[in-house]
Amino acid sequence: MSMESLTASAVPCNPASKTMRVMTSSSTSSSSSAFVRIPCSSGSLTRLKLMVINNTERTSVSCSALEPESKESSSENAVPEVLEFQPHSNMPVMPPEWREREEKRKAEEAMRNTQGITIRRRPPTGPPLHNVGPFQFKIQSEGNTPRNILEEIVWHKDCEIAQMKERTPLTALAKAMAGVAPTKDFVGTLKARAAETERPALIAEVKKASPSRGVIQQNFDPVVRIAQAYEKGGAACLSVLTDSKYFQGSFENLGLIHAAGVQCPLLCKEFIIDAWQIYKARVSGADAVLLIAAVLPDQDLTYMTKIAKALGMAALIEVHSKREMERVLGLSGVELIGINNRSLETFKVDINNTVDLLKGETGQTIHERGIVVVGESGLFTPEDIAVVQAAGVSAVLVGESLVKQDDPCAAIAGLYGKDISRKMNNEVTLPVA
Ligand SMILES: O=P(O)(O)OC[C@@H](O)[C@@H](O)c1c[nH]c2ccccc12
Repeated sequence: MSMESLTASAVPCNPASKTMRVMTSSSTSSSSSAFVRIPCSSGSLTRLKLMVINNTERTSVSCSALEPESKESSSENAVPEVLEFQPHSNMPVMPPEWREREEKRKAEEAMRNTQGITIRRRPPTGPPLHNVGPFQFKIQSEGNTPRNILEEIVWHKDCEIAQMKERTPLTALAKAMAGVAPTKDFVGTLKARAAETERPALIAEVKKASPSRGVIQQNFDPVVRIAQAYEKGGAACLSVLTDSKYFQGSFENLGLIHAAGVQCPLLCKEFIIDAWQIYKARVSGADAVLLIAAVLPDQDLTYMTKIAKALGMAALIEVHSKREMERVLGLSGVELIGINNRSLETFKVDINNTVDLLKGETGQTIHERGIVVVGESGLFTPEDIAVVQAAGVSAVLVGESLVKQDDPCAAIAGLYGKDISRKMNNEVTLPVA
């Protein structure tokens, strides 16, 4: 077995690491692994698994951090794969561009923290790559591992948007805008339907799957079986999930529903972190977009609401906690707030979240300002609808309980405990935005 020594550069996410010499076994073969040990800042050792993936000129090495070594396992005998590790004193410097980016990211992170936003945005280029001689590798650390599903989705979205922008730049979207029909009044429709039915207006969601529930409906035909059935059943508006990786949705579904001539205004249900997505939503036929307060700082919420309005769309700003509700009420131009009963971080669902967040002064302020509130998630029965209606919502957003049933149209009557469909001779004329 040949032995080859490699020199690693500094590992910025581990301040204690220095240039190190790592000896790996059979590093000339195309796939081999070795364990190396590097000291943590605390002085204890962290064991890393180093995987040589391909031994060409740009060989990459994946490197995953194992738990810090316990006293028992730190003996050479317990970890025979550890071959050699030697820190040297000549620590290479972090490249200046990376340091600049890192500083910017830290400043943004600090600003988010002051607003209580726990969801971190990944630096635009992702976590640093480390070089070990001809090898490049990433070390998993607290800083580059998502802490919950929402953070994972948002980080993935960042990469996805970069690719989508490359295929369709903003200029192309702006051009395509000329060919799309005028938007419909999302908020006006909710108000009108709530007044008509004396029940919260329904935003019915076209949702095939979710990270918490897996696939909800195998027989998923977004246009005919679902969207058109929802409209027939009396939905005021529709929500169409466009995230593909976690919800198996698509912008194509949104476009198809729009093109099929569905009259209900459409909400583009997406994890928006970049203004490009708002343009994409509009071009795909959306009349409203979702902005999540747990993800977007105040500045972004305000800026993106303005963009949505400038494009003729409404912005549904989603909150989950009291803190987020307070932040959103501190912004101007807010017309539509969604209270999510499901935590996107833990998946815990509690319909009393809507009740709690509308209690007292908050509910009063919302009422006085004429803001339309939507109760979101976990609504299954007429009793659930009654609970959130009594709390003060004028609309509800429902996915799972409708989409999982074979007849989504009949499911609406079941959910409301009454027929809320528009009558046949009652021609639908929707307000135009
Ligand atoms: O399927 P439910 O429990 O009826 O929930 C619908 C809707 O509220 C939920 O899909 C949702 C609310 N906010 C979101 C944000 C992103 C993705 C999905 C959501």
